[in-house]
Amino acid sequence: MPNTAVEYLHVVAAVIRGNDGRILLAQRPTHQHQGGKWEFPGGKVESGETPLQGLSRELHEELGINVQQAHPLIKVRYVYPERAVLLDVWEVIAFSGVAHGREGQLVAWYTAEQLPTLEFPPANYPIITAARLPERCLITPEPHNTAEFLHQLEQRLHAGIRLVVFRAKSLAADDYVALAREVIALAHEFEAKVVLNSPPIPIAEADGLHLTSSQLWHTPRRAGQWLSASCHDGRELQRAAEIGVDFALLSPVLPTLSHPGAAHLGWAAFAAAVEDVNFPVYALGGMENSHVATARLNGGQGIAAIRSVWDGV
Ligand SMILES: Nc1nc2c([nH]c(=O)n2[C@@H]2O[C@H](COP(=O)(O)OP(=O)(O)OP(=O)(O)O)[C@@H](O)[C@H]2O)c(=O)[nH]1
Ligand SMILES: [Mg+2]
Repeated sequence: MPNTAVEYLHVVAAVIRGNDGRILLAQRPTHQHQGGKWEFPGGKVESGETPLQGLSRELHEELGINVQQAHPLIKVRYVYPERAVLLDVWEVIAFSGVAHGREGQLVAWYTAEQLPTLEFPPANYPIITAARLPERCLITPEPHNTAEFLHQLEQRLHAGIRLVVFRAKSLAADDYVALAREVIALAHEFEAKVVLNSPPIPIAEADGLHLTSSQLWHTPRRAGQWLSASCHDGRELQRAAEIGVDFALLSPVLPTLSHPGAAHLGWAAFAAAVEDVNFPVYALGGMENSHVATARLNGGQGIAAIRSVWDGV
């Protein structure tokens, strides 16, 4: 939860994507705060500027590029001993000009998967996660027929799905493990990630472990893999923050076909809950592909869905 007694310096920074999907980083000059480390280019918002105006100015000053298309990616609050920063991070998907270090700083393009190997300021960990995560997350429907399930999954991967929560409550433990291994192998052919919802045993090849909201209260962290969680309100999101999840799904944001009359959060409550945590959050519940932009405008990483992502890509 943001510390309201602290005054956060508003900093805008950019995950700049080139045509090949790589990300442009700059090295902070040694005399600066957190000098020598890699950064997402950007700087302090000046008074009277909107965040996007500040970002456009900073990227022109530092890199000589003009922002043409950008959208919010994540906000991270971090308290350094000497200052507190609100890192307001945008994804820049179109720009003009050739990026170069106009202030003498080293700049370089890296793939998202290379980012965890580089040294960044300590505030940047959630930004790296957000940069590695796609805007849509597929939660698998119950697998009734294994061959058909894998065929459907392959089609979704061909259509661009890069994050899968494998959930199969109806399977016995052995069957879950066997199918999970096939799901992971298939997804990895597409460089997609698989997080496992309630695996009966740890599976080393998985990319992460996904906790149900009740598991939030007693499950320890598994080193080396992502930890994600399903949350239903701000309190559960706070708990997920306490145990150090890498990302979360927050639901139900909109009414769902499966629970038509049930209470839902709505976008305003989604945005308020997301504002209070420092990790990527997907909107879940009643999501269609067309909601990606709305989710992002409300501070989310994107959307998570079973039906619309499985049936509708
Ligand atoms: N631009 C940028 N700043 C970051 C990142 N991570 C991070 O903790 N910061 C912190 O955000 C603060 C402001 O960034 P900045 O030094 O780029 O600000 P600026 O461009 O206006 O620089 P200036 O003060 O030299 O004019 C610094 O304390 C810096 O350490 C990051 O990835 N990118
Ligand atoms: Mg700067």
